[in-house]
Amino acid sequence: MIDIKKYILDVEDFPQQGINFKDITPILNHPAVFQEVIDRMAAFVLECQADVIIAPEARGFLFASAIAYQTHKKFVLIRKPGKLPRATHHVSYDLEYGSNILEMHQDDIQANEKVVIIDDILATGGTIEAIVKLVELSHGQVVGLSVVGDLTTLHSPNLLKGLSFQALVKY
Ligand SMILES: O=P(O)(O)OC[C@H]1O[C@H](OP(=O)(O)OP(=O)(O)O)[C@H](O)[C@@H]1O
Ligand SMILES: Nc1ncnc2[nH]cnc12
Repeated sequence: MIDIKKYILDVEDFPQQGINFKDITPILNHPAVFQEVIDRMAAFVLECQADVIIAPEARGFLFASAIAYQTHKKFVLIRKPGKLPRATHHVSYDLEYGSNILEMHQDDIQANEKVVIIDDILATGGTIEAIVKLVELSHGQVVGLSVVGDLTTLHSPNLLKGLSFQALVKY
């Protein structure tokens, strides 16, 4: 098994003073590493028996679209404001270095569909909480969360209550 941590670089004081940024781009620069990451995350999605994969822009898309292709699952986009063309649900949230709004098309998830969230980094969990709210507005059910890297000290363990969870690398 590849040591994926070696392909996530620490960048101090980016994008703001005091933030230790986890740069996942080396994973993408190494095809065998990217392939292993996608294979492991895809296996988790299948175990969850999810109907839908959902991911936030931009870095979440890098992983989620490859996983959706591999697993033959429906893929739903979570975007920053003003990017989705049809009627959206929207939720405000805070993340490790700022705050924003996330949007999802209102009709992209049907009631009772089982959803797995995919992202690159879990930090404070603000992004994940916002996505859970968006899915609930469409009466879907978040059953799992898979991330490449988990900054375990930055979020409450309660965030993961009731969810199947996969993190390929823990800090
Ligand atoms: O757990 P949190 O504190 O919410 O932070 C995690 C989120 O922050 C990053 O996204 P960002 O909003 O920086 O967007 P990007 O992928 O477009 O760089 C990362 O890709 C996660 O989605
Ligand atoms: N420290 C961090 N590194 C990379 N992405 C992040 N998103 C939120 N916090 C982050």
